[in-house]
Amino acid sequence: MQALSPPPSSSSLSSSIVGTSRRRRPPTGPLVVHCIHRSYDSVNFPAGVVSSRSDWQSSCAILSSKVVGQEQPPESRSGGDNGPTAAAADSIASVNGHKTIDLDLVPIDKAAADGTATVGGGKPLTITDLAPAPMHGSQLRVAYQGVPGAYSEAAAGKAYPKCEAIPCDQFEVAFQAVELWIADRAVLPVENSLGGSIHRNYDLLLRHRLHIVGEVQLPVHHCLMALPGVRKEYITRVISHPQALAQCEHTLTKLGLQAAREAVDDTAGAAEYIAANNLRDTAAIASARAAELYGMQILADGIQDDCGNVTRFVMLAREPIIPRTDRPFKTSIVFAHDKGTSVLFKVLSAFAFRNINLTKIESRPHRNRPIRLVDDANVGTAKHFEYLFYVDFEASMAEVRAQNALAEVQEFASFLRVLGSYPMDMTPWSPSGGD
Ligand SMILES: O=C(O)C(=O)C[C@]1(C(=O)O)C=C[C@@H](O)C=C1
Repeated sequence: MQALSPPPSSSSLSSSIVGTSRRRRPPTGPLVVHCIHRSYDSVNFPAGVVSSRSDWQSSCAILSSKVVGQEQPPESRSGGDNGPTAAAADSIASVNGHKTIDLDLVPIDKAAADGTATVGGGKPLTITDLAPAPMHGSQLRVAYQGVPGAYSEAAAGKAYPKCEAIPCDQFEVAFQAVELWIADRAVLPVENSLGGSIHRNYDLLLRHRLHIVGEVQLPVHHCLMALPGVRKEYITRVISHPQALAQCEHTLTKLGLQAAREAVDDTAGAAEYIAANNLRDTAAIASARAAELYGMQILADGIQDDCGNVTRFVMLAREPIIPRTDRPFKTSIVFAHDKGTSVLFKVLSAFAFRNINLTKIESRPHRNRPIRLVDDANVGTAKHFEYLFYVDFEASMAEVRAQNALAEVQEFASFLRVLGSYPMDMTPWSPSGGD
């Protein structure tokens, strides 16, 4: 992939430009924030089955409290919410039972497609829109990064079929939309089967205080598209989200396109940008729905390098859900260790001894303490990089074996946070139809 830079923008691709053209949402009600006063002292993880919402929430708070002091000043935390709203309660049911097999796309109205609607419509939220949240109805509101037609919007529709999807111009804004009660959930892509992890989103998970309450795995079927009448030979650049470009790299080469690749914020935004600027030398990689919404013609269908092209999204909420044992659950944690990678195997053996499968391990720089110096008078100073480890494992925090494993991890860890314990996406396999 060549050096990627966003195209000069006069449309909603760039957050600053979007910000100037957006209408602010009028506040119609007070911002409700319940402060939770937590102790920041070290507290032991409780042994035994977590039996109630309050037990589980306090377990999360206890584990979180170890990290708060190190990762974030307490005053910068979001207010938190003590009790679920009616919408949150509704959505617990829908997360726990997300049985949707077909992608149930979120309908958007014409105004949204035209880009004239605001919240819930076509234009993404920007940081300047984040005024205190008005009260809203019982429909679940799900914030995602991108514009209508983005895969994240489809993921929101798969997780919460009747939701109102709220486009945001940045992931950070989607998080804040939930923290400020503008949205009830945020949907966040974390990894793709071809492109790998979306590292920045792991960092955001730690920086914010939201809980993972569900996951969806979305088959991603990419199309190459251009304005009607434009032929492949005229294309000098292909623009899309960097993940989408990476997922189609080999196919683009096979198609014989002599085109530079350029990264933009989201796939559907790429299509919208071409349409808005009448670019006849540029193609986008995006969904068929994006082609339809922005009047693009599909030049090639199913251009992902492998039909097993799946992106995993997590859903985030202000409150954790109560973990259960009556269906497969996954738990996501993040921890750091004083001795870094050298004792990682000991930490991970806490899961192995209990036959708990790990489905994912990711390391990220420990930005608060990036280097550990190990001095040896004879040979000098070793400089080890410090990491945070993100682990997903297949067990519910309602299971004693998972609680015991975490109690053991905590003994080794300098901090440990449970990001969430949530139902696994068990949707039957349906490949995305590439070659
Ligand atoms: O740009 C989009 O449409 C997105 O929803 C983002 C995103 C990603 O971040 O990976 C989601 C799914 C695909 O893997 C490509 C892009």
